[in-house]
This record gives sequence, structure tokens and C-alpha cells, in this order.
Amino acid sequence: MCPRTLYQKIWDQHVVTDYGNDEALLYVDRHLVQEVSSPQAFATIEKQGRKVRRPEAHVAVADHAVPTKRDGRRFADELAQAQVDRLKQNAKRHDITYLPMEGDRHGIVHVIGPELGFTLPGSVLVCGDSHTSTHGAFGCIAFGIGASECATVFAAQSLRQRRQKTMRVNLEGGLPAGVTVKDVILALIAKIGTGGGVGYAIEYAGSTVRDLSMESRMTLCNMSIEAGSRVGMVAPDEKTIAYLKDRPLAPKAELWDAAVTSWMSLRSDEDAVFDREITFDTSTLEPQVSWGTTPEHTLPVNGVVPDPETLQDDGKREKMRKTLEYMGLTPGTRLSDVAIDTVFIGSCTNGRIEDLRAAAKVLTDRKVSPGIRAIAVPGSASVKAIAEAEGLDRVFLAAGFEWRDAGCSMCVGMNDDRLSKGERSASTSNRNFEGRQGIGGRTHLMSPQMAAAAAIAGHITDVRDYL
Ligand SMILES: CC(C)[C@H](C(=O)O)[C@@H](O)C(=O)O
Ligand code: SF4
Repeated sequence: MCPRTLYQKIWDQHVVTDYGNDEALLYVDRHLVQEVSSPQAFATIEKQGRKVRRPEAHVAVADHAVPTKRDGRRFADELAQAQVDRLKQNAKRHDITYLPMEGDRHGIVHVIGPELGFTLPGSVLVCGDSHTSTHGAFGCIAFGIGASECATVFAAQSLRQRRQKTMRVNLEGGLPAGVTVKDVILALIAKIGTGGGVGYAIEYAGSTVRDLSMESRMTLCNMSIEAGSRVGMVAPDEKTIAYLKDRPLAPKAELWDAAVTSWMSLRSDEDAVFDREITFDTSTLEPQVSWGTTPEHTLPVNGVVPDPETLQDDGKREKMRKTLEYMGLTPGTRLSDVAIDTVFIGSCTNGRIEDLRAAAKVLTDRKVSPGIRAIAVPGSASVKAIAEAEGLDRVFLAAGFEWRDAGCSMCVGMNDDRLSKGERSASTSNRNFEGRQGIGGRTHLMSPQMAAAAAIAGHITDVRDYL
């Protein structure tokens, strides 16, 4: 058999029917269900008189619309409340496990999947959410699907898909102090562009990736979609196995041993040929921050706001002018001089325990600059519990942060945590398009430690001065 990539191997194992021309009916092992993309899918199968074919292959959780101040249970509006109620009812009617927002397994869908051991190497996992690429950190094919595809998965447990081309991104050289995988992925997107990964399944490899924790690998794969790639993956290794061991839904006893043997063999063949291959030296990388309205608009923290007048192309010049107008920025301003109003630490990109630890380290014995609104939102109830057991909540609170319950929160303007018009944030989330965090809000994407440093300084700043 000719040498194959990791993606090709998992793909081949899941083909139910090969339609030729790189199209196939693909078996879907796992489906994560959230409140935004599922109502229509449930309605579709009910209208057609169909049943959920394998209820145990689905797990439902509400994350986008939930309030993160749970004691008051204040939903942003009736729609948010209705979405969450509806998910609960739909899950119950179709015998699907539902994780209530009051429970200790609740959280952002991309945080709880791996925590539960629902996300497993070698599988095909889908969710009606673009950041499903996150789960590829475990060496599975995981991608976001649309609402009508969710209906197909409910009814048929399979999906017609086009095989992606493959791209290997070799990250080499390790990470300097103060630089995280968030900086790597932002810098990578700045380099290859938000369209750089379109049509490709990315496999991340190289010495930097091998040294990354599972949490960091998830951050990396999570943002693959911001480079246009629906699939990001990392081959399973000892870290993957150690993370999954004893997770509630992970295989047990002999099944576990058999699974480990199979998972450890999942890797691209040495002589496998990728359609595209790039190598990125991470050893000299600096902390990154976005200045505009796509993640591609990213520069090292010591950079300056770019000048549209230097652009030759009329269209591009006009576009940059508009971006800077929206962002309220003047060309030539040092990024580290840009004052912020709000700091958000959380999301499926950076709401995991390692992220909270890194931010808390910077915040220890320091105070949030007066007038800054700062919120820390664990990605799941379990992350929150671990953080509290370690005393991280006290560090955040003592510094002047609010300490919230899990949810998508200020990553997306679908709940009560929003930016107001003109408000500027330092945010650990993944998207910065116009209005993403609230109408007229201005987002600067960065790592958790960079966001923590910005909270203390009151402006964007280089975290390396705070280590
Ligand atoms: C609302 C949801 C379907 C959406 C997505 O697909 O990713 C959201 O999670 C996001 O991050 O923009
Ligand atoms: S945290 Fe943000 S990116 Fe992640 S699923 Fe929620 S809204 Fe989407």
C-alpha cells in the first residue's frame, strides 16, 4: 500500500461508500451537540419521522447562550433561554446525554469533549461548530458541520464528505520564555493568511509540537479554522494517552490496552507525501497581538499599527483604512501604547486549566489597572473546580478579576458578556471580526499571559516584562 498520512488513514477506516472523485460517505463516531446549531436538526428529523440512530454517539451541552453568573441565572434574552431549554428537551426526547449547566460536567463543547474522554484518537468527530477542529489534537478527524448535516448525522450516523488535501506544518525549535502556542498560531495565520489552509487538513508536527501539552495542542488545532482549515490534527503520543487515561468515557481494562496499541500506531508514514508542507521556526517568536479585524491582522507586540498609505493596491488600502477606523487606531501607534477597557480570559481556545495557571502566574501579587473590567471564565465546570482547588480563583479575585462560571462568554456576543460600542478588549478568544464580542466592540487577540499583563498595565504590553 502506498504511504499515507494520518488523515488519510483515519479517513480510509471510516469510508462506508466511496463515490469516487475524493468523495465518500464517512462513518461518524461521535457528535457533540450544542444549542445554537441543533434546533433545526432535531426539527428536521422529527418532521421526517426519523429517530436518532445511535443516541449514545451524541453528547449535548449548552455553552454559547448560558449566563456565566450562574447564581442570578440571568439569560441575556428570551432567545438565549429558549435555546438552552430547547436543547434540554430535544436531548431528553431523543435519549441523548445532556450535561446541564448546573452540573459538574458542564462547559464549552470543545473543552468537555476531551475532558470526558468522548474525544478519542482515530475517530471521526463532528459538531455544528467551526471550532470542532480543536479535537484533532487527539489524532482524530474532527470538523465543524452545518445544521442540516447535524440532522444527517442524527439519522444516519454518517456524512457525505469530500476528502481534504493534506498539509503538514512543521513547528520547530521550541518556544522562548513568554511565548505560547497562541502566539505560534497567530503568527502562523499572519504568515499564511486566513485562506492559507482552505481545502487542507493540517497535521502539526515537529519538535515544538511534541513538547506541547495536550491543552496547548488543543489551542493550536482550535485555531486551524481561522487559517481556513476545517481540520487540524496532531498524531497521538504518550501525552495523548496520559491525558485520556481514566477519563469517564475512555475505554477501560482490556479495551483500554487494545485502544492504546491501536492509537500509538496512528501516525503519518515516514514517506507519506503531503500536498503542501511548511516549516515554521518558533524559536525566535515574540508574543503576538492582533490589531485588526481578522486573526491575520497580527503583529509582534513590539510592532506598530500599519499604515494603509504604504499599500499599492487601492482596494487593499481602502480596506485597511476602514479596519483602522473601526478599530479606532492611528497608523504608526505602537501596539504597546494602545489602552484597553476590558480583559477577557476564557473561550475554547484559552479557557483550559493551563491557560488560567499561566494568567494567574502573571497576576500574582499584582492588581488590575483601575477602571479596567477583567473577567476570567473557565472553559468548563471541571476546569473551574481544578482552578479553585489550586487557589487560582483567589489570585484572580485578589487582582481585581471577576471569577465566572463556564461558558463561551465574551468570545461571542450571544450571552450577557459583551463589549459595548467602542469598547476595546484584550481577549484570549479566537475571532476578532467586527461586532464579534458585541456591536462596535474592538478585539485584540492574544495569549492568556499577555491578556493578564494587559489587565495590569491598562494597555497592551509585552508580558516578558512581567515574568
Ligand atoms: C455559533 C457557532 C455555531 C459558532 C461556530 O460555528 O464556530 C461559534 O461557536 C463561533 O465561534 O463563531
Ligand atoms: S468559545 Fe467562542 S469559539 Fe469556542 S465555541 Fe464558544 S463561541 Fe465558538
